[in-house]
Amino acid sequence: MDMHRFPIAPGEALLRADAITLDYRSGAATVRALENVSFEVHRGDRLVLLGPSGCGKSTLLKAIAGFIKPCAGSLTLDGQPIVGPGPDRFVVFQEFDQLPPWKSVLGNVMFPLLAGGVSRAEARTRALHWINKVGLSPFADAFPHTLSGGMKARVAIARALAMQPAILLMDEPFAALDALTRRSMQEELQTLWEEARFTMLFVTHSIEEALVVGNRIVLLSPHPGRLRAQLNSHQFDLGSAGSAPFQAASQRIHRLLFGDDALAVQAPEAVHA
Ligand SMILES: Nc1ncnc2c1ncn2[C@@H]1O[C@H](COP(=O)(O)OP(=O)(O)OP(=O)(O)O)[C@@H](O)[C@H]1O
Repeated sequence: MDMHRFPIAPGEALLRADAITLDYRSGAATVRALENVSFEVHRGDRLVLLGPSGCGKSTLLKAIAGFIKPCAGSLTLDGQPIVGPGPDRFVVFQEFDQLPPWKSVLGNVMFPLLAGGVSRAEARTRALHWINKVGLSPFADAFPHTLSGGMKARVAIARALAMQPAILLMDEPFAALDALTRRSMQEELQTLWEEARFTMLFVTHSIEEALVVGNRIVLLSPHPGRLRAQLNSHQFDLGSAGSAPFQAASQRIHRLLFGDDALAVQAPEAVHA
C-alpha cells in the first residue's frame, strides 16, 4: 500500500453499522447502552459520533474496534463481519499514557508495526515518515514523559496512521488538552487528512469540535443510545468557527440534543445544517 495516501473509492460504504443494540450485563443488572443504531462510514469520511455523556459513543467505537460484541445487529468493514480486533482498525484514546514510557517516540510509533510483522527497516521508514508528518522529527529519540500533551497526541496519531488502518477510530483524543492545544490539534488533524485522506471515526461530546473535525455528524441521544439525526458538516472548519452559519448549525445540534426538538422527533431523521 502507498505509504503516503490511503486509497479512496468515493461513495462506497466502508463500515456499516446495522441496527446495533448493545447491553452491558453485570450480575442481574443490565444496562442498554445502544439501541437500534444504524449508520455508514464511507471511504475518506471524517465521521463524528456526537452526543451527551452516556449516549454510548465509546461503546459504539469499542464495538467497531472489536473489543465488545453487540447483542443484536451487524457491523461490517469492507463487507466482512467484525468479529474481533484487527489491524484494519486502530484506536487513539484520550489517555496518552497509552504510549509505553520506556520507548522513545520512534520506538512507540514502530512498536505496533513490529508487532504486526512488519520488518524493522520498513517499520523505521514508515515511523519516521509519520513522525515527520506530525512535526516531531526533532523529538524522534525523546521519551513520552518529556513531551507535552499535544506532542503525545501527535505521537499517538503518527502511530495510528503508520499502521495504515482501513479506519482510524478516535475516542475523544483531544479532550484532555487545554483549549489552545486542542484547537491546534484539530487543525493539524485536518491538514493530515487533506494530505493522506484516511477514513476516520471521531467521538466527541463537543458540538464545536464535531463541526470542525467532521464532514458528517451522527447524533446520538442517551439512555439508551439511539440515532437522533445525521448532519452534513463538510462546509465547516476552524476558519468558519464563530461565523453565523457555524453558530446556526451549532444551535440546531444543541436543540436536537437538548431542546424541544429532542423530545418532538421520535424517529431518526436526516438533517442538513
Ligand atoms: N463496562 C460497563 N459496564 C456497565 N455499563 C457500562 C459500561 N461501560 C459503559 N456503560 C454504560 O453504558 C452507557 C454508555 O456509556 P459510554 O461510555 O459508551 O457513553 P459515552 O457516550 O461514551 O459517554 P462519555 O462521553 O461520558 O464517555 C452508559 O449508561 C454507561 O454507564
